[in-house]
Amino acid sequence: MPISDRNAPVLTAAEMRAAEAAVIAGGVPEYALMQRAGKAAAEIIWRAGAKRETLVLCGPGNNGGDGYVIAKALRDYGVPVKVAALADPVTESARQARAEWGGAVEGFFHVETHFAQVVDALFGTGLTRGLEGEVAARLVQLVEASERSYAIDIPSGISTDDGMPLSAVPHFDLCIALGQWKRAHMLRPATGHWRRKHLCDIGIPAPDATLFRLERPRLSPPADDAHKYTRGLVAAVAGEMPGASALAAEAAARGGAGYVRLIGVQSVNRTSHAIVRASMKNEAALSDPRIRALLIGPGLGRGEAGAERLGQALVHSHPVVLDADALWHLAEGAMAALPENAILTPHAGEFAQIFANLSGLDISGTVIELAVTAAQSSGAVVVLKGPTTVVAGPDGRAVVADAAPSWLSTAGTGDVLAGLCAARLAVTGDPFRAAAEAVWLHGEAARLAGPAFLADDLLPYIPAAIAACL
Ligand SMILES: NC(=O)C1=CN([C@@H]2O[C@H](COP(=O)(O)OP(=O)(O)OC[C@H]3O[C@@H](n4cnc5c(N)ncnc54)[C@H](O)[C@@H]3O)[C@@H](O)[C@H]2O)[C@@H](O)CC1
Ligand SMILES: Nc1ncnc2c1ncn2[C@@H]1O[C@H](COP(=O)(O)OP(=O)(O)O)[C@@H](O)[C@H]1O
Ligand SMILES: [K+]
Repeated sequence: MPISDRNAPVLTAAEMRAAEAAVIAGGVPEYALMQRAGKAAAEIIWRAGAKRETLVLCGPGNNGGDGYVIAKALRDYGVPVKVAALADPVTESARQARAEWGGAVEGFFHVETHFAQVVDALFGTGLTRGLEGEVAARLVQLVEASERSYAIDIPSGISTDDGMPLSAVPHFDLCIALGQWKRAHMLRPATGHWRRKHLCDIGIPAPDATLFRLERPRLSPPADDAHKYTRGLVAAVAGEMPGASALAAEAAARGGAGYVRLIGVQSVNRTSHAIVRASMKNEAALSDPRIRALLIGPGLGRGEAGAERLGQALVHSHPVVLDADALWHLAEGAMAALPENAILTPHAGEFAQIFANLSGLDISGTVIELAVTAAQSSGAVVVLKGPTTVVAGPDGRAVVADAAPSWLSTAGTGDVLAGLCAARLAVTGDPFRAAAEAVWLHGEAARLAGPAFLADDLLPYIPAAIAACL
């Protein structure tokens, strides 16, 4: 079940084949799907490249079949087109598409090298191994010699399910995904092989997917009769480095919480006056039943004092966001104390530290498998942060965020994300939804902040990020 109807599914090659088979079983011939796919891709290429001379490279399978349909459609638009084939078609649909193209088909190695545009329809989701060395080298040569290049469905040589290149893969201007997003469209290093990507809807509904692309969430303003507690009270516990918890607390306040209480810090320069401070000695500040989300970890410290604070904070079983040093203590054995409705926000290093220590857990695969396995084994929502961030729930659902600006790779942005997770948890009461909303707001605030920002600079952009979701 998607978290919202805006979240498009992200499929494996097998899931894509099953989705296609279901449509074919429903009475739509495979060749009709190929026509839709090729025509949709050709329209995009024509819009981008107008009447530039185009070389379409066709492989033996249905990806090559798409290529012949594209070539014919471009010719119908009046574009000068040449086709070069690596091998003859081996599927019925591809043979039919080649027959309908009806024009000349040149040899892959013999066609001239310089074209304004190159379309790669050699291999798609049916790739089973890397391209032979000279084939890959020729593809790179043709693409690099062109002014514009398009990968049909997936760049040839990229493995659909993990985004890994199995042979040398060139860089394309546009990757045109067919039917549904596949995992490689979201995962590094594949995502570094195109400047832009576009999904063509060809009428293939997704099966019951468990992985979705993170899209802009829909948020609601506070209810007419809201007050600060109904909007959500976040309690943030500070530690050795109070600046980090202050950053997180302020992000929580701007992220939609009605009330943010920062516990265990005496003085922090430049923290908003709206954030209420309380002492760790004030028992009621932590046990307050109105707390809807507890946030602990940023700046907590890895020593005894930090461990003690974490223990004190978890006693009350509030829904919790655990980040940074709290995750470090978790890896040291505090996992069993996790309350329900917990969100863990590790980066790759913290992730390895926590989950490598859990015996019997197979942590291998892409960031998607890692996050899903960790969520299932811990019972918490896991936000595996990085250039591609994955939010996974214990029920096996996951969303993948593929488009956050790399300017986020600066100290303190994780604290801001933790604060946003706490705010959304307090507002929604749903840790999976909260984490997904927080990751999107974080990325959007970064987009709005522009280049070379400090983590603090994200804070004033959070309201604008929220405004984009109302
Ligand atoms: N799934 C769908 O809904 C649709 C898929 N279509 C297209 O069909 C593609 C998948 O088609 P196929 O399953 O026929 O697979 P491909 O066209 O990706 O390639 C499979 C063929 O290439 C061979 N092969 C695989 N790796 C090779 C290598 N490294 N060197 C040489 N030969 C290799 C295989 O033995 C097989 O013959 C999609 O990527 C998409 O472009 C579209 O035509 C229409 C709709
Ligand atoms: N190259 C990148 N592209 C996009 N987002 C990134 C990149 N590098 C880091 N981020 C994001 O920046 C944040 C960094 O968090 P973290 O590693 O905890 O830093 P800190 O502990 O300094 O706050 C995470 O949300 C992560 O997803
Ligand atoms: K391709």
